[in-house]
Amino acid sequence: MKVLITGGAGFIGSTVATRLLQEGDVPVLLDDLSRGRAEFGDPLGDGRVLYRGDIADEALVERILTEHPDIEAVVHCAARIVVPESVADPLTYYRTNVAKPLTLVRTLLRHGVRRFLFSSTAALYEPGEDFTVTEESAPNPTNPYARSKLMLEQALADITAAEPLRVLSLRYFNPVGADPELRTGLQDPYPSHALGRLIQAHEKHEPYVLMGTDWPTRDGSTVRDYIHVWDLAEAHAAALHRFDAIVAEEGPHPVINLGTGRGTTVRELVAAFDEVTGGTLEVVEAPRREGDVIGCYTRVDKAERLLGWRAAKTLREGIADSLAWAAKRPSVLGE
Ligand SMILES: NC(=O)c1ccc[n+]([C@@H]2O[C@H](COP(=O)([O-])OP(=O)(O)OC[C@H]3O[C@@H](n4cnc5c(N)ncnc54)[C@H](O)[C@@H]3O)[C@@H](O)[C@H]2O)c1
Ligand SMILES: O=c1ccn([C@@H]2O[C@H](COP(=O)(O)OP(=O)(O)O[C@H]3O[C@H](CO)[C@@H](O)[C@H](O)[C@H]3O)[C@@H](O)[C@H]2O)c(=O)[nH]1
Repeated sequence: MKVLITGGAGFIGSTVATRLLQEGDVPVLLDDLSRGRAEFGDPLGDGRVLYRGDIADEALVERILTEHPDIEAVVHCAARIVVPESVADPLTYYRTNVAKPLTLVRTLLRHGVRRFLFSSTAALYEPGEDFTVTEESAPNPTNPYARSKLMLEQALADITAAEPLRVLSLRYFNPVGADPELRTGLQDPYPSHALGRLIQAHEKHEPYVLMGTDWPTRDGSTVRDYIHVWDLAEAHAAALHRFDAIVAEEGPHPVINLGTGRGTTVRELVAAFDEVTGGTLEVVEAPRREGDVIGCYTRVDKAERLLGWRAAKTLREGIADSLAWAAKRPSVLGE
């Protein structure tokens, strides 16, 4: 299957491309390189093709679809993804994450492309009492980034009712790790998320700042569902290959959570990190991060039933692959 991946030069899109190539599919990438890296495109030399440009550039998307008339599906990863940035600049977030994808969808419909996989987020959930969520849990996004993702899901659902478009919204939990062969990974050397900060503390021999120790959880720190990005990419391959069967069974806009089904607290993440490195990070306790949430993990029944997939890699593998990528990243990105 030939698949257009928007945001295909970013962390998740590039990993999905690699996984699809491994499964015999052909990825065509579209990325404006605002955050993505050209090194995650054609230089990998494995057959992926990168077009540089904006998803809302109708002439460019028309050209891609004309040059690749056999594109059968789109994986839509392109977005702005940083929560605090979305609070400071909501206009850019709603334009990039809602308005531009709608222009893209219009162009796709004109060309008869009807299968659309949407990278949505677990950040839109309000967790239940026991921290678990299902696809039926009530959304309650608390920042412009998460709201923009929910808005696009809702717009796409409306569009599927009126047009031949079919959409699978995949709500990702917290991706960690890298392509195990280290061709791609996170572009940012020191991302602000929990594992990024752990790696930074480890490399710089600095203490790790644990933000929030008074949450009503088993150890006072927040809970997340950390999923290896290679497992996440495998779920995309399964979703593409089963797409028609899934919409035949579920309707034109199914939603599927992609997580491991396991909740991990920040303290547990630190302990797993120490196990992998064989060291003991110094931890400094600090107040809650502004706007933080207690967090959740997902039930995996629906993903298992519809995709025939479940996450296989452990958190320790995710941590080890993130560390290995952090060491290799500068040489891959020519820095
Ligand atoms: N990483 C996470 O923690 C996480 C969690 C849940 C959901 N997601 C979703 O997964 C998707 C991919 O995230 P990621 O972590 O790979 O982020 P990323 O920033 O690495 O990738 C996004 C890519 O989109 C590109 N892009 C942005 N605007 C564009 C535009 N207008 N036209 C063309 N390309 C554009 C960027 O250059 C970048 O390469 C996003 O939609 C994000 O919301 C990510
Ligand atoms: O140095 C740090 C960094 C984080 N945390 C805590 O670790 C937890 C997890 O934080 P993080 O890794 O940033 O995960 P999320 O808060 O779930 O946010 C990430 O995951 C979301 C959904 O998966 C994305 O939407 C966000 O953009 C991305 O930052 C939070 O309680 C943080 O307060 C610390 O204690 N110290």
